[in-house]
Amino acid sequence: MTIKKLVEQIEAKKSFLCVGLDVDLEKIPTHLLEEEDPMFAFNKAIIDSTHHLAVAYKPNTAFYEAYGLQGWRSLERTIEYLNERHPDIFTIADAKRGDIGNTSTRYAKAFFEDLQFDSVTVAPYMGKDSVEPFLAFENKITILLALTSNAGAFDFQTRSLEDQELYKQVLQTSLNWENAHNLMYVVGATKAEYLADIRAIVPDHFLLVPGVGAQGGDLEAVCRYGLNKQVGLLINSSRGIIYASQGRDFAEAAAASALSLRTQMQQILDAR
Ligand SMILES: O=c1ccn([C@@H]2O[C@H](COP(=O)(O)O)[C@@H](O)[C@H]2O)c(=O)[nH]1
Repeated sequence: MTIKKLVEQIEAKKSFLCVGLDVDLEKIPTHLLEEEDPMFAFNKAIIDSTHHLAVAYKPNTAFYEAYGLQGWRSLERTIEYLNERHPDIFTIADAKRGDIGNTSTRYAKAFFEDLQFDSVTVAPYMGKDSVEPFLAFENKITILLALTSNAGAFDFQTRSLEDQELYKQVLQTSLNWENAHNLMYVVGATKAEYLADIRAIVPDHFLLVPGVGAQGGDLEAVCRYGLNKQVGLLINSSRGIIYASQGRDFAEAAAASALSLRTQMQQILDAR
């Protein structure tokens, strides 16, 4: 999917919501455990009840890898379902990959060609030659971890190296890499106070922003400096939506939680 199509979706739905599909068999309603593929059954119900409110879905691959081959099959079914039913929706494999060049190429093939995701999250730590193999895929997006939502982000990312914080160097340096137009960046919603500085370096790129809901990030604070002229934000909520209820009404509760975020987004966009 192209960025242009993503922007069209955002305008049509007045939403920049990304629903995180972090499925945990210990948290899903017990009646679903009787299904042949409980993880897929759960995801399908969530997608069916929220697709009109969201422009993106983000399965975090850890939640599938934890269940071995069966989990990977559930991930495969989920992305196939999204691509067949909702080809206009942007898909993110939150896998946080990155390795030496030839290995990165294999990761990129796994997520872009085999699974047919629109994007994958990548760690910048190994540098240019570990990220460019992902960027070489045209119309596929590489989402680079810039300033993450967790407390450990302060261990390295905000530390200065040669008088500039590491996350700023990641942003600035990556703009010089080949096919930098295929980049987005992860910035945690819990780091909203950094967004003015971030936008000064990457005014036009999309930011994937996890951390609203369960991690306490504030949507309005993120939008204050995070929005750009084409919106430029994908706000992710995982647990806050998919586990809004752990009972039989989980899909309806997920829709209500997604609607509440979408309504706030609509108000913010209308007030611009
Ligand atoms: O900085 C980051 C990068 C990735 N994540 C991931 O996003 C979701 C957030 O889930 P919630 O339940 O909405 O807290 C999850 O998959 C994380 O691994 C992040 O939180 N922060």
